[in-house]
Amino acid sequence: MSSSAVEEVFADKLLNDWLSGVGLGIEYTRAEGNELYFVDESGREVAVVDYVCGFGSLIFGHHDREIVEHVKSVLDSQIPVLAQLSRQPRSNEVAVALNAIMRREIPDAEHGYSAVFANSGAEAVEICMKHAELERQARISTLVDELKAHVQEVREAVRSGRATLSENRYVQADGPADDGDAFESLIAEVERRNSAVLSRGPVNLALEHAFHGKLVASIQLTQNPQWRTPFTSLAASTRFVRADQPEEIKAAVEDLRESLLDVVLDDGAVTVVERDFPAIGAFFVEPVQGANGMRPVTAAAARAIREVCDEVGCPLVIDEIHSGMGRTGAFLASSHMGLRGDYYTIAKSLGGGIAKNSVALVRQDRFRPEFEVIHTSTFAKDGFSAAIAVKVLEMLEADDGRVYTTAADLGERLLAMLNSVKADFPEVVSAVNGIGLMIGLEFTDQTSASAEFIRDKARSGMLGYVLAGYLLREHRIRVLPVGPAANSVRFEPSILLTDADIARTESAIRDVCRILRDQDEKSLVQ
Ligand SMILES: Cc1ncc(COP(=O)(O)O)c(C/N=C/c2cc(O)cc(-c3ccccn3)n2)c1O
Repeated sequence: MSSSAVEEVFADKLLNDWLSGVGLGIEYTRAEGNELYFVDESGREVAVVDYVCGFGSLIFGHHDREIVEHVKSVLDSQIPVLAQLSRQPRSNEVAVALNAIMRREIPDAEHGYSAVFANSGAEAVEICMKHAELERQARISTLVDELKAHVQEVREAVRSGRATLSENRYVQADGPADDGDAFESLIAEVERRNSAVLSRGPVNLALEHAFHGKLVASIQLTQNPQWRTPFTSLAASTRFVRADQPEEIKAAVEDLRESLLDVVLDDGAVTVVERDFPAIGAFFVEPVQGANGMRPVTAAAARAIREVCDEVGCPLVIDEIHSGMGRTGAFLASSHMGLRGDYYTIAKSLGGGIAKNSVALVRQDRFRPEFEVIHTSTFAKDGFSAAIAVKVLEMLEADDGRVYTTAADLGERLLAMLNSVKADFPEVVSAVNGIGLMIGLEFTDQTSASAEFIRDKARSGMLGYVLAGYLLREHRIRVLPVGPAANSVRFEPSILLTDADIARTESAIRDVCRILRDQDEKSLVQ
């Protein structure tokens, strides 16, 4: 039944009205390769070149034949799809394949990565948040045990007269005269202050314009205020820092620094010293920022971020959910800039365009094995998704990495075309960014445009969607804006994109640039 035959609407009412308002209210009826299809008023099937591709989830395109045939054979063989708490060797098969690829892309990597599977990207991000907290709690527990042992040692020294207690800022000057009582008063104050620090949760670090998902905890790592701020009371907070400002990152870490008070003996005198407390949970980084115009992190920023994590001792989580799986011309986009992670997240194309699948990879020497039991999800590690993941990873690595080369080559051609448009329309196109098949084009600010329709759409943050509606209507090309910067369009096609598609896209983008240059608002009104 097509949606037009449904009388009552219980889903997407607001969304569908909004989509129609910007010219994106299309019901696609078929998908194949790099194209989506809909049926027009005359009953004709119309092809649309798809540059959204599931927000970068379709490196092999829609319904890749090899994947579909594999899926059919898997289902015909009646593999156990849901057999939780039994031996599921295919999960380890996926993990083995992922580790082999990572060893190839991170040549001097000294460690393997333990895999924890989930159903969505945000879930993989939240697995990393939870595992980082296990690590942090273990560090805190070790520190607290040390402090307790020190208190006991000093207490015995005070009682045996081997230690003296000088006046200090933690005990009132007119406090108890007796050293023993004064010591206990000191300990009480130290423990009061320490318990205040111990009661606080972690603060995470992320880059400005970060996008790491929209679940309760991961939304706090996604900077877009409209999506994040209604829920700040529900989860750990994030300090957002600018990737290209290493000093700012160091200053943020310094500002977040916390310490616990430790009581020690210094040449027979009871002394209170500060001990670093692990206040930071983890540093989350997308190698290519999807919601920041597809801007890659620079190699210099990668080094600074790695240094900070090494100094703080917190895990560096490299979020490859959008940039991974070959999209940028390598399995890991982070391999381009030499960004080395302690944890990684992978999703989107891992499902082959058919299933939902994601995985969090934790460096084995940091992995806490109990996590396998304390974190579970009904559909995670299901046999169907795992069978597809094995196939997709095989396809990515086949023919000496032909897919990566294709993505890199196609991306260069697409980037060159868009940069040629930018060169010819400098007053309309402000930036073209990205690597491989993860590209964003930004239009110049139109909030002061002379044409009222264009000005109003820009001011309401809808211009990118209106331009996408125009490209769909007039050129049968599907794009969408990139993140909150709505005066932009994303290009994240499959490796099936053709030179003819690129040529057609050039003509379409030049048409849009002409409209903006000439403020030809009439063309944009549906
Ligand atoms: C780096 C990164 N980390 C975690 C996630 C979350 O993955 P899930 O969506 O699978 O939970 C994503 C998934 N990205 C989704 C995305 C990325 C994007 O740039 C825009 C939109 C989007 C989707 C719908 C409407 C508007 N915007 N969605 C990601 O790109």
